[in-house]
Amino acid sequence: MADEPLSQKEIEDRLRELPGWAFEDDRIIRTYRLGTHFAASALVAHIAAVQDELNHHSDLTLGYNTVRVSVNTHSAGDAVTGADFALAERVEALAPSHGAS
Ligand SMILES: C[C@H](O)[C@H](O)[C@H]1CNC2=NC(N)=NC(=O)C2=N1
Repeated sequence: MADEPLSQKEIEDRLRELPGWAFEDDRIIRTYRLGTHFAASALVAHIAAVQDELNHHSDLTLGYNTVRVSVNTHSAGDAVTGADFALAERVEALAPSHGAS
């Protein structure tokens, strides 16, 4: 089920399908770069809407023209689960529409 911690091998295998994402400190993370600060803030708002829809929430860090997404699953003891990858896949799908790279 989605909220079971994934093994290290499962995490590595799934990260191969998500270029730009990495495993760090028991989380999966990616930093996106955008054209402007406002574009970065719009990406944050869009991700926040998806997170409420999924009821799964990353830590989002807004920089000048960057957005850092960092997520694990609190209810699984702060381990990485399928829910984290489901969120990462949704973020990957919407990021290009904001000009994020
Ligand atoms: C009550 C609610 O379902 C929980 O607090 C959800 C909300 N968002 C969450 N987000 C994350 N990243 N991990 C969780 O365990 C989690 N739990």
